[in-house]
Amino acid sequence: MGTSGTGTAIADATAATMADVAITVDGLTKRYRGHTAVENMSFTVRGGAITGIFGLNGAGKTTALKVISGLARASAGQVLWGGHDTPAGTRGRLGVFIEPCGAHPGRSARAHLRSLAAMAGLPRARVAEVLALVGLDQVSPRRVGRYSLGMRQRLGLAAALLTDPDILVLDEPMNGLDPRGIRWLRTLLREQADSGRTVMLSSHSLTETERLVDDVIVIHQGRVVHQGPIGPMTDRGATLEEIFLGLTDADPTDTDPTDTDPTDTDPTAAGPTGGEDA
Ligand SMILES: Nc1ncnc2c1ncn2[C@@H]1O[C@H](COP(=O)(O)OP(=O)(O)OP(=O)(O)O)[C@@H](O)[C@H]1O
Repeated sequence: MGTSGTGTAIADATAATMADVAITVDGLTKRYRGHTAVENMSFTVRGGAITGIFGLNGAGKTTALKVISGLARASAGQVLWGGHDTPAGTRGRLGVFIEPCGAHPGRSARAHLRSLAAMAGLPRARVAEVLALVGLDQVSPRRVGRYSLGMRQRLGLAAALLTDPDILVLDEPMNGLDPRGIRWLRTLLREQADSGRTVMLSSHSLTETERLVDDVIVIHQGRVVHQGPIGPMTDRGATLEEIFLGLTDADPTDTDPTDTDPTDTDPTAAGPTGGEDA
């Protein structure tokens, strides 16, 4: 490192900050035939961390995750992937679980994953690996139609993990899992983050996710009402559930009542305008 390095130091710091940010959501808006599901949403997702996105029914979680994953088009705003403005170069790095597993009920889990692996150019051995990873190896020849909800969740996770992605986007991954399954998933996702991968998930299970997430985004009526690390939120003795209920009881255009984090979304930051209704 040079000694005249104010500029270099700033450049290094900027590079480090950019490297830490896996996903940047900037002014994201999604309209469905005039109904605004997500409005001018801005936040960042740290690489190598687990970020939880929370909101009441209809708050816009799934819509936001769909746009972030490239499964739906934004009406306005943009999503940056590690600084890049299209997901094209990073698609192989992205594992998504949003819809219920998507497998035909008459097919076996193994056959379903083998066809996904073939489409992704992956060897069959990878299917065996992910089946073991999600605990479905013993039941993989069974038809998916005979799977329990928890087993279908595990299959959806297996599909998301197939490409060994750097970024996982998971909508309600704990749904249908029993307490042992939830503990298993927490361990799996923590291992993913500890190995440098980025995890973004939505959940209504605030008690279960409080012990899992590093960062929290709370959305209410399509808007971000809080974002920041979980530590300063719960260190004051309140539970995530209590904080969440307080945040989602208010008019979303009000100032964030927890207002302690300088990285909080700037409500004045306008995203690009225009776009089309879906
Ligand atoms: N394809 C669609 N067409 C029209 N409206 C939609 C569509 N998808 C979602 N919406 C609407 O957008 C809003 C946000 O829905 P979204 O599914 O994103 O919420 P959510 O936070 O995931 O809810 P939940 O917790 O109930 O799953 C809702 O009012 C919903 O009715």
